Amino acid sequence: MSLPEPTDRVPVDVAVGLLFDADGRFLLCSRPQGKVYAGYWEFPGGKLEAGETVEQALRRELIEEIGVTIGPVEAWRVHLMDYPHARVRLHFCKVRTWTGDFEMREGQQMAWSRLPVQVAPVLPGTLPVLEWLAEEV
Ligand SMILES: Nc1nc2c([nH]c(=O)n2[C@H]2C[C@H](O)[C@@H](COP(=O)(O)OP(=O)(O)OP(=O)(O)O)O2)c(=O)[nH]1
Repeated sequence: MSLPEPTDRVPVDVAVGLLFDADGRFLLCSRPQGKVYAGYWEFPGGKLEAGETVEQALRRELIEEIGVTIGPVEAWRVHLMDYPHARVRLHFCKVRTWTGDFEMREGQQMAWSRLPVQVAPVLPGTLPVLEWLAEEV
């Protein structure tokens, strides 16, 4: 019996939010202790639960993780990433409005960022996003 190839693994869908403030900065958060890649920087978000759309998952995750209720969600890019721990399908969405005060409910750090970002290390599955953003300006 052979081990499954990485491409045989069923991807886990993940909703990810790029929150932009009025100055065009975007929010990065550090991954909490206890998760894979703890301390790495990423955009806030998380895995879809059964029956959820990307938008529903993103709304739920951002309330749970950073304490804000987001406004309109603009689907932007989808990116497949193979990690040793999982194969993930990342649904990156842009968000420009929200209500509530930021509260890092899992003990994360937050950083309003511009390119080139000043935080490190950045999660491998998040790095391409920084390149796409650089191409947009
Ligand atoms: N939130 C987020 N996840 C990312 C990004 N880039 C990237 O590769 N990922 C990966 C890391 C993880 O394998 C996966 C997200 O899963 P997670 O474990 O953080 O999600 P979750 O909050 O639902 O966690 P849990 O309920 O399982 O504790 O997506 C990103 O920019 N933001």
